[in-house]
Amino acid sequence: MLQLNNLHVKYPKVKEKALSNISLSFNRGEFICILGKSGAGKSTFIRCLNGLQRPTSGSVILNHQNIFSLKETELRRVRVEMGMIFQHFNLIPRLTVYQNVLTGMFGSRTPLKNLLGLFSKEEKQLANKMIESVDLTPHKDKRIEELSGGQKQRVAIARALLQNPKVFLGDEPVASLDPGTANRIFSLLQTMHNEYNLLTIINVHDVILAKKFATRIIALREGKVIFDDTPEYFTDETYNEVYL
Ligand SMILES: Nc1ncnc2c1ncn2[C@@H]1O[C@H](COP(=O)(O)OP(=O)(O)OP(=O)(O)O)[C@@H](O)[C@H]1O
Repeated sequence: MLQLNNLHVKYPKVKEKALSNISLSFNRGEFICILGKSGAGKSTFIRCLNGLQRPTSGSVILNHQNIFSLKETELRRVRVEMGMIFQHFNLIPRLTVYQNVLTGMFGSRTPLKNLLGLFSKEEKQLANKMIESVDLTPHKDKRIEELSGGQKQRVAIARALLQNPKVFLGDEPVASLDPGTANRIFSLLQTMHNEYNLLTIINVHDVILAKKFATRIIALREGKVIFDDTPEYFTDETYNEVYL
């Protein structure tokens, strides 16, 4: 459902390419973890998938369409099919959990409805259901700034899922969390992944988490794919090739 063809990314004034000749295809139901040391190109890679980063050359095909040949309005529509969570959550701190989750619907509504904050009964029910499914109902009316990091990431997950995506992307979503919380967030992501039959692609620094949850691991080094296989083939030797 998602295919990358000969993707190259070169940032201005940087000699080396951030990504070189990436050709990969991904299917619904895959839970993919992207590994690689700092600067390997993981964030650039994830950002290319939903059009946040335009490649220097190559294409990203989602459902038979190259997302980079779309007009901005069409690209926005395609982005609704891709939920994304981030290391620093990207929530609105002064708004409540409920209000933040509702913003997940913005992409599929008219700008006027968004501006006026008009939500139907069904939309409100859906937001409540999503808050319930990430176990945050008791915190629904709290402001984001009153929550822990793990709770904030659960709000971000609920918000991303409310847009009913087919692809779920994560750019280091557990990098600011302690190991126990990170594990619980990955468990939640796995539950949601299975429930909504998503294609999930997540950058992570923690090899143990990747081996525990991924159905496929892709490792980058200096912008190139050096490993692409199931977790059992990610050996100590692979670890050394990726990180040392
Ligand atoms: N906006 C930018 N302008 C210039 N160079 C950039 C930009 N963003 C990333 N780079 C460079 O591109 C390369 C890949 O960066 P990227 O952030 O994709 O790596 P990463 O694997 O996600 O790293 P980290 O794990 O530290 O977040 C690095 O050399 C980085 O310095």
